[in-house]
Amino acid sequence: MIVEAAPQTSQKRETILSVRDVTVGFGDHIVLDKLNLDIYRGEILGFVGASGTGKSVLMRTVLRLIPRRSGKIEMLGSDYDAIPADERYLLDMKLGVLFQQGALFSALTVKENIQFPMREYLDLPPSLMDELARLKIELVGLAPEAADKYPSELSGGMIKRAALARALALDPALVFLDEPTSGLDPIGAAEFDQLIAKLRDTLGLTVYMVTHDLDSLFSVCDRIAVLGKKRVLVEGTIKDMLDCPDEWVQSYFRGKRARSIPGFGIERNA
Ligand SMILES: Nc1ncnc2c1ncn2[C@@H]1O[C@H](COP(=O)(O)OP(=O)(O)OP(=O)(O)O)[C@@H](O)[C@H]1O
Repeated sequence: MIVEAAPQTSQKRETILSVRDVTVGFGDHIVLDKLNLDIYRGEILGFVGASGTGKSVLMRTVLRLIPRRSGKIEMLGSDYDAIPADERYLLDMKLGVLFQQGALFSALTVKENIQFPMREYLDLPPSLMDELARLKIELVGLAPEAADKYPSELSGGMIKRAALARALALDPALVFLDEPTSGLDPIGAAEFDQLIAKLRDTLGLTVYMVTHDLDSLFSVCDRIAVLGKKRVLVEGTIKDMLDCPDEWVQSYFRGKRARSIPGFGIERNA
C-alpha cells in the first residue's frame, strides 16, 4: 500500500539534523569521509547503502556512541559539543532510538521498558508514568494487556512496537530507527510502515530510518539518502534515485525486487 508522503516544500523546510564534513574511522579504516547530510523537520528520511558502507556507523556517530575524527553535527539547531551539560541533557530528551532487534530490557515488562527513559529523565509520580505508558502503548497499536508482558512473551512485531513506544516515551522530535522492519513478515512490515507514517502525520515526528526494505522506501519515505564511497552518494525522492546513474543505485532501485513493488515507477514527490 502506498501511504502518501507529507508535503515538503523547499521554502518551509527546517533543518533538524545537519551533518557537515564528518569523518569517522577505526584505526586505518576510514568508514565515512567528509560526509554531509541534512534532515528536515517532519520528514521520514530512508537511509540505504550496500552492506558495510557505514549506515550504522553514521547513525551511531550522530548519536555520539562513536567519536568522529572531524566535522560538525548540529541537532535541533544546537552543536552538541558547544553547549553546556544541562542543555545536552535537554537535547538528549528530544531524541528517540529504536535499535535493531528492538533491544528491550528482557527483565522488564513492556510498561517498565517504556517508563525506563521517563525514570532517567523525568521526575513524575508513578500514577502519571502509568498513564503515559498506557498512552504510548495505545499510540503504537498494542493491546493494553501488552503492558505487563515481558519481551519473551511478545511476537517480533509486538517487540518492534514496544521498542517504538519506548523510543517515543519522552515525546522526541527526532527518532532514529535501525532497520525497523527487519525480521517482520511483509504484512507486519507494511503495518509498521503505516504506523511510522501516521506518527509523522499526527505528531509531526521526524524519522531517520536505516533500512534495506524497498517497500518502506517506496511507501513511506519522503526522501532517501544513499550511502556509498564513504559519503552520501545521492539524496532525494524516489524519482531522483531512479534518475541517478550510479551503478549500485540503479541496480537497487531498478532491480527485480524493486520492480515487483506495487506502485513502482510512480513519480512521488517529483
Ligand atoms: N566498532 C568498530 N570497530 C571497527 N570497525 C567497525 C566498528 N563498527 C563498524 N566497523 C566497520 O565499519 C564499516 C561499516 O559498518 P556498518 O555496520 O556501519 O555498516 P552498515 O552499512 O550498517 O552495514 P549493514 O547494512 O550490513 O548493517 C564496516 O567495515 C565495519 O566492519
